[in-house]
Amino acid sequence: MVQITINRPHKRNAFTPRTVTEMSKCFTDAREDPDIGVVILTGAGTMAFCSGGDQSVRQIGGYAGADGVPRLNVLDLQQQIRHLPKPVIAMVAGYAVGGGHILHMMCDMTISADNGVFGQTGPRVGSFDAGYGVAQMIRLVGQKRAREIWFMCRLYSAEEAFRMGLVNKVVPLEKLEEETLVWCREILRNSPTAIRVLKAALNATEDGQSGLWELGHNATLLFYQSEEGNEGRQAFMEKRPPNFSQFKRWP
Ligand SMILES: CC(C)(COP(=O)(O)OP(=O)(O)OC[C@H]1O[C@@H](n2cnc3c(N)ncnc32)[C@H](O)[C@@H]1OP(=O)(O)O)[C@@H](O)C(=O)NCCC(=O)NCCSC(=O)CCC(=O)c1ccccc1C(=O)O
Repeated sequence: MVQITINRPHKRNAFTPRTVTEMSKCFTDAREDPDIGVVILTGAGTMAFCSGGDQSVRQIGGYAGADGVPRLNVLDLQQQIRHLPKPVIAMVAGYAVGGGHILHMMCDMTISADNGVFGQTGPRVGSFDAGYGVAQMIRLVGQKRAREIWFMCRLYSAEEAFRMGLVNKVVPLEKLEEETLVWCREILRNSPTAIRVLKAALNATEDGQSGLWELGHNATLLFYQSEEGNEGRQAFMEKRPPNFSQFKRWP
């Protein structure tokens, strides 16, 4: 397993375009490394998981980094987490608000400390996420609650978030890491391919063509590991017709 930590505790782990770019690189590394089976996403310190976009670098058109170009690159990161073929667990202590709340919702599971605080603040600061921020929330908490969360910008305790289905488990702050590692190890005991295909299938029920794309990727990956798949390649390389008649047509 690997842990990715948003390390801006002085800003309650608000993200800038650079933070997001660095996080994206970490997720790519986690994906590419065949020895990594689970990713933990968390924030530095105990005050916040993430407080969303850094409002001090927000400009007309998005959030600007050193190059001055406004970006909304956290939206790409959301997709990266959703389609990462390995489970991502949000380990939340303190605030998970605004874009930070959406990041935890994009993770496959969320373990929260008892000091966790959850909610959307966008409409208060002139922002909204009409993509996953709405779609994913509706799936987790239902239409009425989603409207309450977005329209009112209230903040909810970890226990309230648990009851709403936003959080899988609430533990005392001092037990947060220990409990998260227990969950990771339980996942890691299971078949990596089964977990991978299940994540794709759970996504696919809601993702339309991009869900099929993800399931299709898994089907090809499995087929490439089969003798039948290899027969086609082998025959081409040996300049002979493929012999697919040797393979059974299972019911
Ligand atoms: C998180 C708080 C409730 C914590 O309150 P508290 O513990 O009292 O601490 P503070 O004293 O307020 O904060 C300490 C320190 O941190 C600075 N800070 C905190 N949050 C941010 C932030 N988001 N941006 C910039 N700076 C922040 C704060 O100013 C203090 O600094 P000092 O120098 O000491 O003064 C509270 O801090 C709070 O409410 N924070 C703001 C939460 C918020 O509104 N976040 C933005 C929501 S909008 C968003 O995230 C959009 C993101 C995005 O890119 C996007 C774009 C398009 C579509 C979708 C998205 C998406 O949402 O993903």
